[in-house]
Amino acid sequence: MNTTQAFNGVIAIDGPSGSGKSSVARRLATELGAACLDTGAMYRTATLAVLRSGVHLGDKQTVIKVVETAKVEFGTTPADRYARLDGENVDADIRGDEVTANVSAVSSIPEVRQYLITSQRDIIKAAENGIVVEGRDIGEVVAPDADLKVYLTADPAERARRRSTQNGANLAATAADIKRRDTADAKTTRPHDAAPGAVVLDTTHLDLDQVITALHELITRGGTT
Ligand SMILES: Nc1ncnc2c1ncn2[C@@H]1O[C@H](COP(=O)(O)OP(=O)(O)OP(=O)(O)O)[C@@H](O)[C@H]1O
Ligand SMILES: Nc1ccn([C@H]2C[C@H](O)[C@@H](COP(=O)(O)O)O2)c(=O)n1
Repeated sequence: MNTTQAFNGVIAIDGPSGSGKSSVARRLATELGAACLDTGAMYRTATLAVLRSGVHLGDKQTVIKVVETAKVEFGTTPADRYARLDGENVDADIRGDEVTANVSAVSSIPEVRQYLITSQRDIIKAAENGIVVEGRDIGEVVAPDADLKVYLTADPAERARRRSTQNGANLAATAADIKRRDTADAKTTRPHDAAPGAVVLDTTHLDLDQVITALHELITRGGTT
């Protein structure tokens, strides 16, 4: 394991589904003594709030109202990340099939994005010991002035293999689901492109330790390739 580096800034990690953003962000934040923010969990919790409200997804104005009034909380300590809705821990529910199938529709609504982006910026501003933020639009939209921007990717077959190993799901179905979500998300964000100024890290042939080592080297060098 790497020794903790002195770090007090913002690291933006973007990339497509299953590229390793969450695992990498959590471990890097732990090693840096920083916070970490999973913005996908925020879109997922908003989606769960909408599904639980019973509102039709096509009723955009009501969907927006539900998202803006939902009582949500997000833990940003790497060892204690959580998402809460109305005081209830919803970590498992937000990663279930129903939320996964509907999250791209909710996250495509501009007002929902604007509301959550404002929350994300508030959380980043409040982080006192640095923060690693991961998602799809962090380096380009949420935190374009981040100290280090990384675009984490891996080829689709490898991303599907990792995801199906993680959750035991059928490999072909997992690959199809990843493709479907990347395609849907591409209408809103740019999961297939690096943000301007981002370092591209293709992890297809790297294990988690090697990715973390590469990121520590980037931090030491100030983000240059
Ligand atoms: N470099 C790597 N080598 C091998 N396995 C990895 C690597 N990076 C991540 N993984 C594994 O791949 C799986 C998916 O990773 P993770 O959930 O971090 O991806 P993600 O980009 O956050 O996905 P999503 O956007 O769908 O939430 C996890 O089981 C994780 O442990
Ligand atoms: N910054 C972000 C983060 C996430 N989303 C959307 C797109 C994803 O399909 C969904 C769930 O994210 P995941 O948990 O898979 O990382 O949320 C987004 O639009 N912008």
